Amino acid sequence: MSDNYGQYQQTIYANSMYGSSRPVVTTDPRKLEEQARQMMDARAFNYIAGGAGEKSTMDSNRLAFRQWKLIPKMLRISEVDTSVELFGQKYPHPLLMAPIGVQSLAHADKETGLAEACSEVDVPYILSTASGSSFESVATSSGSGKRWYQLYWPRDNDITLSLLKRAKENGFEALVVTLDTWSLAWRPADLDNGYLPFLAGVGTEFGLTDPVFRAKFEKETGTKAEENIAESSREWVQSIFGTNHTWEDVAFLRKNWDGPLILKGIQHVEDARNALKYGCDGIVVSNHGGRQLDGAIGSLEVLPEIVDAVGKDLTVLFDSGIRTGSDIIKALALGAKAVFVGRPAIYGYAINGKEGAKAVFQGLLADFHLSMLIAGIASIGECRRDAIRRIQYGGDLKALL
Ligand SMILES: Cc1cc2nc3c(=O)[nH]c(=O)nc-3n(C[C@H](O)[C@H](O)[C@H](O)COP(=O)(O)O)c2cc1C
Ligand SMILES: O=C(O)C(=O)c1ccccc1
Repeated sequence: MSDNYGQYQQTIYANSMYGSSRPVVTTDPRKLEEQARQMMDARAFNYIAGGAGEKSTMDSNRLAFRQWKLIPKMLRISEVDTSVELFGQKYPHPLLMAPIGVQSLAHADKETGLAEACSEVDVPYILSTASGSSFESVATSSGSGKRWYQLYWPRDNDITLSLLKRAKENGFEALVVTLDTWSLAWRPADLDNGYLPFLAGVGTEFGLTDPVFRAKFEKETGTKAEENIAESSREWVQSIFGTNHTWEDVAFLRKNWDGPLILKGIQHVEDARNALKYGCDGIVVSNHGGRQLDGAIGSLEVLPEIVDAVGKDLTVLFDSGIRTGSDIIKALALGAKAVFVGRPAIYGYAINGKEGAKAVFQGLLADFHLSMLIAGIASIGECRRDAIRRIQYGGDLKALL
């Protein structure tokens, strides 16, 4: 399937017209969230769909995409090559699953189910530290699929080293260190619902399976982590959030991780330069899907200046607001080498489990493939700034959403 996205829409039409099966998961990116909402527990849905403050940064993410327009070219190509090289490895398309914690909120198969879905559609899976499945089980379900690991960076270096060791041993090839969520933002929907998954013991099993954390906990309290889940979960959360690392500490990660080291949550050119200075291989230009700093600039807005500053030396990746094939082209044209998609995949997973998540990836990849064809862009290398133009709209920008 992965290399046959040109045919994917034909399959959908044929299944509907000659068979009787319509797509279970809507193919319309604007209807996906609502379809998921109808099927989900309200608090879990609000946690996933929610953002910080007034959600103004979520709006800014989408508005930024709306203000860039593609300029198609005709009579040029008949096929596209969507493959891309990242950190010396070839990937079939420039799309990865964003690291998302607490996937049990979407489906009972948790991270292992989504990792399996990703592997089946050749989308690399990035495992979050805020997971309810261990490295070991995700590695098994991901199988020969590509997988990276996202670190919420513990205060304690011994725990960090243990996580890095387990990531390496289990075939997680690249390390994504998320910097923008060291403290959780003001999230009104969850505050009003009185709902934080971690406090309900969701998404902490990952830490509770860590041998170094377990030994420390046992020494401090005289009880095993699993004998006192409430206390050990609280301890784990405190050990990975509210941390006070500095740029100098990045040297510790560099010294102890020999694969690609990528910092996630970069929005400022100065930070992009720091990532280079402290020996990283890549960055993810991201504002956490508008879940952290409300009022922050749209992630796509800062992409060009960051690419101009460090794009020759660092692999610049992008997320926050990717919803369509054209969005992927726009981010690549502005210099990203690949993008992550977050909420849409989780909505598909909530609607129809593994098959639902696969349908979202397949739809997005088919849309990307078709949009490349119709735009006359033959390869990722041809996604350049001359393929797009910024439009200055007057009036009420919100009308564009
Ligand atoms: C429910 C939820 C949980 C998330 N958990 C994490 C996480 O554990 N680690 C992380 O680096 N980013 C996390 N993110 C942020 C995503 O990796 C990504 O930056 C964001 O979802 C991209 O925006 P999009 O949802 O608009 O595609 C989370 C996002 C959501 C929606
Ligand atoms: O909700 C998030 O955005 C996030 O990054 C997170 C943080 C802690 C637990 C689960 C997800």
